[in-house]
Amino acid sequence: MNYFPVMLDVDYKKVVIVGGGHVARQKLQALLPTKAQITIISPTITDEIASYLEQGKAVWKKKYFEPSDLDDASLVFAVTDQESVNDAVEQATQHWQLLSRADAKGRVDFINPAVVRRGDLTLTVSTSGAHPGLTRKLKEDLASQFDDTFTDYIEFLKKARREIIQSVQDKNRKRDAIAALLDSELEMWAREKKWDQCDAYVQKILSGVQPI
Ligand SMILES: C[C@@]1(CC(=O)O)C2=NC(=C\c3[nH]c(c(CCC(=O)O)c3CC(=O)O)Cc3[nH]c(c(CC(=O)O)c3CCC(=O)O)/C=C3\N/C(=C\2)[C@@H](CCC(=O)O)[C@]3(C)CC(=O)O)/[C@H]1CCC(=O)O
Ligand SMILES: NC(=O)c1ccc[n+]([C@@H]2O[C@H](COP(=O)([O-])OP(=O)(O)OC[C@H]3O[C@@H](n4cnc5c(N)ncnc54)[C@H](O)[C@@H]3O)[C@@H](O)[C@H]2O)c1
Repeated sequence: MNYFPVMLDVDYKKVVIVGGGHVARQKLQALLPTKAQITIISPTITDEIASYLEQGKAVWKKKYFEPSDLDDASLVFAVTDQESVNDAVEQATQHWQLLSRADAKGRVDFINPAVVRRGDLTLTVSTSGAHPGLTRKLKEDLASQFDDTFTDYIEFLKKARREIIQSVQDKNRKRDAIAALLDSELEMWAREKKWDQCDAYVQKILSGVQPI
């Protein structure tokens, strides 16, 4: 299956998770970095979901699923352990609402990749459903390859690129200056938080001097 990968902005959109088990917890955790308005529909929830509710991360409706639970939802997760309930969720999902079924049956508008976040750097993995266990393994490989130092690095690159865009008018110089930010020594300095060296490098780029 050739899925089309996108990065969705779900801030302030209503997201409904039907089911309150371990898979619901996984989907909830994946949504936490966003500002989605999350509602969980389920007669039971796990302790971990309960602790997220206490922190105000989602709203829980303690009940069995009914079609009206999906009103105004942009994204719908059918993640109960009952195929018939997931079928009922699918039936109730309007054509304009995007549906994900954890049992990978019936209508599948999207599947969920594994995600590694390092600030603005988002690494995702999917096997298109072929083997989710491999997806998880590759996620762990990526997480160790791209450690936490990438959070600072991407933040530095973002600011430096903005600075160049604002202060360099000439198109070619701007392109070259932005490309120069990908220097491997600069990457090392940023990941080691050697900000003085990083800033000096950017200033040299901005003044039109070859940095090294
Ligand atoms: C990435 C991740 C994100 C997330 O869950 O949000 C995710 N599955 C994860 C882990 C995982 N899932 C399962 C195992 C046990 C090993 C195994 O069975 O293989 C493990 C491994 C583990 O937990 O270690 C069981 C499983 N998963 C699906 C089925 C149904 C089926 O295949 O028929 C069954 C059998 C259920 C049963 O036996 O009844 C289906 C889907 N799981 C997907 C996503 C979508 C495709 C992902 C892809 O492209 O590869 C898809 C299609 C739909 C969806 O849920 O979006 C998350 C990574 C965790 C992380 O980030 O660490
Ligand atoms: N995508 C994945 O990563 C993945 C991984 C494992 C399992 N699965 C699939 O997801 C399903 C759920 O797995 P789980 O481990 O979360 O199961 P679980 O048993 O931990 O949780 C199921 C949840 O569904 C709720 N539920 C049952 N009937 C309901 C109803 N009528 N309305 C609302 N909620 C209802 C239960 O109260 C419970 O909270 C599995 O059956 C399997 O098909 C997917």
